[in-house]
Amino acid sequence: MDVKPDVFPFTAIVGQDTMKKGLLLNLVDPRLGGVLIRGEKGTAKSTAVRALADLMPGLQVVNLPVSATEDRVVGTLDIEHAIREGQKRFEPGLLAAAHGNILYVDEINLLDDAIVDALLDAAAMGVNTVEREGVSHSHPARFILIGTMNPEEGELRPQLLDRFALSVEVAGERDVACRMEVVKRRLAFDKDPEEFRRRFYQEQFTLLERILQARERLAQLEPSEQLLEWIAKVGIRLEVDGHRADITLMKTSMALAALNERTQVLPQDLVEAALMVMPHRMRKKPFEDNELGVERIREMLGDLLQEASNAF
Ligand SMILES: Nc1ncnc2c1ncn2[C@@H]1O[C@H](COP(=O)(O)OP(=O)(O)OP(=O)(O)O)[C@@H](O)[C@H]1O
Repeated sequence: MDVKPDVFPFTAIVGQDTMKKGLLLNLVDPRLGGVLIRGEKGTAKSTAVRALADLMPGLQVVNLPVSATEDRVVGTLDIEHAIREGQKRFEPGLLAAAHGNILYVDEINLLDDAIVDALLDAAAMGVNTVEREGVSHSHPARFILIGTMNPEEGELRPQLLDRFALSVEVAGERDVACRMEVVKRRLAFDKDPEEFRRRFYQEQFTLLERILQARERLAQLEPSEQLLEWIAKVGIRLEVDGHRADITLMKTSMALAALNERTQVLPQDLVEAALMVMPHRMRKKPFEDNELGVERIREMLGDLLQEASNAF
């Protein structure tokens, strides 16, 4: 493992299991489609993203700040140079730097619409294309997109929400012992990061191994007809628009099974996947927040789950 003494270890993050699971699934399947983390300040969102990159040797986090201009993000074509010299000159932007890495967008809901469009297009196609006055340049831009937002500061447009494979909610711990542990661990880390990292070395190593094995297992997983049928029923039952949700539900369920050291998807994987894939894609009832959405999904999937348990 690379030595990055200033990074808080992933396995030292207290609780926040859904966020951690959503992030790990994107390491198991880097083509899954990213994760949107919604929630309040100071709940280890940025700590977890940096820690995720630290888990995987060679993986970097590229930060896209809210203040970034479109040129900075997509890169620039020097058109004057093209006219003068008859040659393209491209100055790569953040999307180029993000290729093969994690692109982290804090407060994605506050980002300029044009930039969000550009980065979601690149995320979907794995290519960034810049065009200026008839000259164009493309380069590969495959990255794991991780966005964070505080819903109190404004929502993302539904068509942009749908582009994120997963969405997870984070909130501060409500348990006294957990809150104490958060403080204890942070103080210990700040006091002696290297010693703190040594304490978690074995757990980190075990988790990395688990992810690498899950990647191998995932490559052998085939969606069964039964699974496809069940997923189609979930999509209809939850009234999601289009088919992106079904496809993502399938991929997420398979990544979950692989992460859980299985080569077969079980109904419980489907339900767990649905709770991350569906909440941001369902039409909300008035005044309904995401947490209620998750409860509604559980309820709505109850008998389907029963049916699936009998069938599998
Ligand atoms: N569950 C947790 N486990 C360990 N440390 C935590 C946890 N929650 C918060 N912290 C600590 O709280 C501090 C704030 O975390 P972080 O900066 O990651 O928050 P954030 O969610 O990214 O917030 P913001 O939206 O303000 O950037 C860090 O020092 C982090 O280590």
